[in-house]
Amino acid sequence: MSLYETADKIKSMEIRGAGRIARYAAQALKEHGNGLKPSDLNTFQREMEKASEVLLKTRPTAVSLPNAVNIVMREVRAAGTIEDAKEKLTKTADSFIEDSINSVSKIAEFGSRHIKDGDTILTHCNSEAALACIIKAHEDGKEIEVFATEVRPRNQGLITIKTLNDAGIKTSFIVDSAARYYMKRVNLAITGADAITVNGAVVNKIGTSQIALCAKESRTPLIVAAETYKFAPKTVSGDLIDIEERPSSEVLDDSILKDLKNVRVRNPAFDVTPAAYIDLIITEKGAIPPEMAYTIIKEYLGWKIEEFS
Ligand SMILES: O=P(O)(O)OC[C@H]1O[C@H](OP(=O)(O)O)[C@H](O)[C@@H]1O
Repeated sequence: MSLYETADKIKSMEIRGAGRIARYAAQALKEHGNGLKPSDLNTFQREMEKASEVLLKTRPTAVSLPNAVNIVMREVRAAGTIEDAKEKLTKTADSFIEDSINSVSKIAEFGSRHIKDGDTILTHCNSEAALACIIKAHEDGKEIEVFATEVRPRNQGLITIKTLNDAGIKTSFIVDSAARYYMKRVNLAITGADAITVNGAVVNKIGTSQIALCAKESRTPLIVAAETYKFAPKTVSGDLIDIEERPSSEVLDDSILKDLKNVRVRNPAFDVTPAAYIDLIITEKGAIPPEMAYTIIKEYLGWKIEEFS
């Protein structure tokens, strides 16, 4: 698949989920770079910067995408020859993809420790990291039940219930607005993350913050499962996470909307849940309170402070 095909598929959400987007971006950069026949190193680096821009423009919120691109491009920028650049590009992209997959397994291991026998868990959207924790707990023999939301307008909940069904986990499928109704029966909520800011706020699928609010109201703990590359370095210097607003046609058919002259459809894909609503973030380095987000960005992502701005 060409870099442009990957970019199109990320934009249309055929490739979706913060972790998958990051892995596909790393793979696309690797294949694109190895296919280039540049005359000199500068030309190669310039072409790779252009390719990065194409990927970065696809979806603005999941910080896993710019983090993956930066991890790979740091090596390309630092290379001394074209051969060196291509070698480093291949090595870094491959190791990013491998680390990403291993991180999800580690998160599953750490996250499942927070799931008890008899738990009823609510999950929102379709998060590979969150589902990995739930499936691991089930594989460890814990008797659990899951409530999974529909996730309008893109219905990612359908992917979630299929995965849970195939894993043999008892699941109830509910509309998004039924989350508060069922929260009293739920004793743990687990979601993924698209971005985590320096102050521990979690940006995730629209509706997550409403779920967090009702979880807090009913004293149900909320756990977020997220790899360290979902922490947003630029929030250290005050940048806000850009919340993607997707086309109105995802929510309401254009044929209906065209007659409603005073109506505008709003379709934000994500919302922000403040740290105060989150009990724990499970990363591949271990479980941390959201207040430790800065440490993750500084110690584990390995960005130098100048790269934050
Ligand atoms: O990386 P994993 O845990 O799979 O997913 C993390 C998050 O990415 C998804 O975004 P979208 O559906 O691509 O908009 C969801 O918001 C999900 O919670």
